[in-house]
Amino acid sequence: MKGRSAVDIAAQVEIAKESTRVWTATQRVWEYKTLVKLLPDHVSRMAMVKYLIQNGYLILNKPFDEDMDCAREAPGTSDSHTSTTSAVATSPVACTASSSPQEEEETSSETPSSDERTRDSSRRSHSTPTVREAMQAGGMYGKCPPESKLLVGFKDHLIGALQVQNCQQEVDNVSRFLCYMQPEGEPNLEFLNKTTDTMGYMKALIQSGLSAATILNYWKNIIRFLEYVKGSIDINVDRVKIEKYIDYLKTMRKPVARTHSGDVCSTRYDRIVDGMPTVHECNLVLQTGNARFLDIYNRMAISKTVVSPTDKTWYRYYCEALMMLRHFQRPGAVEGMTVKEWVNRKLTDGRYLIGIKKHKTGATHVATIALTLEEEAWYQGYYEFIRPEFVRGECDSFFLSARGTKITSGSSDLNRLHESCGLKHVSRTSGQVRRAAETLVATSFTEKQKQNVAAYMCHSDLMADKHYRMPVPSTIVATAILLDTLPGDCQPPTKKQRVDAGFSENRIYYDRWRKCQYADRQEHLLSYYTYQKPSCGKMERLISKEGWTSNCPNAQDILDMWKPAVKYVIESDKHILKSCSRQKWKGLVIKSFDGQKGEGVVATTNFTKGDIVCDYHGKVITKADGETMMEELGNQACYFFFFKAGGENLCIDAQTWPCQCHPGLETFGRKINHSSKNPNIMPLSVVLRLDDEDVHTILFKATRDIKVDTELKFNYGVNRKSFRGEALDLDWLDE
Ligand SMILES: C[S@@+](CC[C@H](N)C(=O)[O-])C[C@H]1O[C@@H](n2cnc3c(N)ncnc32)[C@H](O)[C@@H]1O
Repeated sequence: MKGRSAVDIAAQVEIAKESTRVWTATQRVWEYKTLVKLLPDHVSRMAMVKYLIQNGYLILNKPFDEDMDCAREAPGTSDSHTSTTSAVATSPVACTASSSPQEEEETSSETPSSDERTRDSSRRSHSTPTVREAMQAGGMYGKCPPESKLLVGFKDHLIGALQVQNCQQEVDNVSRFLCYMQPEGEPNLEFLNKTTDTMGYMKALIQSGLSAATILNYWKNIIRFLEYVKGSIDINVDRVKIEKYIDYLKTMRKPVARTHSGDVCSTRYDRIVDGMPTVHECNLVLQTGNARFLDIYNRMAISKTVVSPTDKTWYRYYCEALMMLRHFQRPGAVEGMTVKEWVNRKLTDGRYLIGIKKHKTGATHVATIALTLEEEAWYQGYYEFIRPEFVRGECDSFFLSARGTKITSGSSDLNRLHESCGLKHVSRTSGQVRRAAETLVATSFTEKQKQNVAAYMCHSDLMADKHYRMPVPSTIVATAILLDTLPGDCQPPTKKQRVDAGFSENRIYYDRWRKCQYADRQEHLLSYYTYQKPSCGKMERLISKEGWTSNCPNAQDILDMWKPAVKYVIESDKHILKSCSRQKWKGLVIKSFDGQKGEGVVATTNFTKGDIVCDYHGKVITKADGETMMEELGNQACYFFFFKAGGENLCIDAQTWPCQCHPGLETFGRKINHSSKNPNIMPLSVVLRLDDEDVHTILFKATRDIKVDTELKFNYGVNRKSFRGEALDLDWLDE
């Protein structure tokens, strides 16, 4: 401007000011989408966004601030990735944010490694917030809309064709991949042409700090998705191209697989160097807590004295720990065991065998434990004296929390047990004892024995494929006995320990049996007098009629125990009406017995004399119709209840099962067995208003107090001479 006039200079200054105003107003503002187009590589784009912001630029619709923080925290990432292919970006608009990958990872049933140890450590590393944030920043956090055709089809394929019920994690992983490759619109298969971007995706996963195991899992899911696409007749795609792409993915994952093997090796190395706890060390808590455990058992089950709530919960922890540390079960099996499974335990070759269907592992077989007779008595102690006090609703789990719900974490309970035994610093997990046992098994057992151990420990399907054969009960018991030989101090207590803990030498089972017999005899005598208290003389005569020579109850004791039956106004009792209408009765379970007896009904809670226990559910028909149906059945077991009500001869047909009103539900009444000598319930005929209808109903009322684990029985009212002598061969009618 040298030599120009002052007016010219002033005019130029005005032009420059205006230009700056326009530039500031328009050129300092960037739309994030434009950056996505110009810089498809996520990490580079984030670095650019950071740079622009630092220099005073405005970026509209940029990702969340926390993502930007992550980009700032990831040094050296801006120049590590470049891509020259078509736009791939993550738009927060097109993708739905998922829950944290860590949470989902924990529910995943699919993992790339059969090695549980690696899996655990990968989850831990995955759970750090930095990983999650880095995934967000790297654009791997978004997901495609779940209703997308490709995703819906893939999910149906997993559930329908491959029978993977728990597949949401896998679908989500694929969804994240598709969203990364194509952030906007309905996902399609365009990514098959974008191998460079695919490489970018792998790099971004690595940059996020995910473990090699987790990255391999992503890759496995994507390959399975592509295989679904390749085989789908509804999707029009070049199948050769898919195959090439899959080959490319497989090549790309090789270095990650190598890293993964390295991770596994270094974990194993650490274990060798640092030492692995032995079975004995893992069992330390059982040894330390043994005296207290036996003391509680003794007070509760033998002396029948009061036990504090704290002791009761502690006793439960110990029982859970026995399953994990002595029987090498996963916490999932402890959490999943039900009352039905407990009452259906079978005595096989001197051990009690329990099968657990729900054990939270991917394995398809039943978890089994074979308890020694002593352990069975301990568990029965829990079941009989502790569990009933915690029962609130209809929860059928064997181990109940103080709130009456299913226990949520066997591992936490194990930690608490360690803590209460002063062993917090050497707290051991179920995984550690399993590993310690496996290591010993590997060195000292035969191949066949190893297979049986794999089955006993309920390995994942991956391991089970290698080792599992459907075990027969005697093999399970033999395996449990074999596992007892592993070094470790968790053997049943010695005679001295038992005596020190208050048990009488070796007579524990005999004493227990005699106590049960005495209690049964008392109950039996009481059941003769439901409403009226008898005189002492009457009771003495009744006792002498029984002809018992020893363990004979005292008449006065029985009279002291007598109490009148609870009186209900049954017809207006909401609980009874609801239970009849829904066919949901609390405190009962169906148990299968040995021999011809078949199934029966057993109490899982204590009932008081006079309680209504359940009904005999079925369709009310006439006596004549019932008899005709019965004749047609010949010698088969019948499920009819004949009765008289209001001058009518009626019958409840429970033969036609399941009933129309409760399809798929097993009802209790029809499963109750007969006893003429020792019944504990009796039928009552009432008319109840059920679902706006008056219905003739048979209810069963307790004729005496019924303890947990007692079978319900009523007198069928027939004997061997009934039916014109046709029942002469039915021995069970004499019972
Ligand atoms: C109404 S069903 C009872 C449920 C039956 N146990 C089941 O498994 O379905 C009657 C049949 O059970 C069997 N049963 C009933 N009481 C029994 C007893 N005390 N001992 C052995 N079997 C009995 C007889 O076979 C009878 O025909």
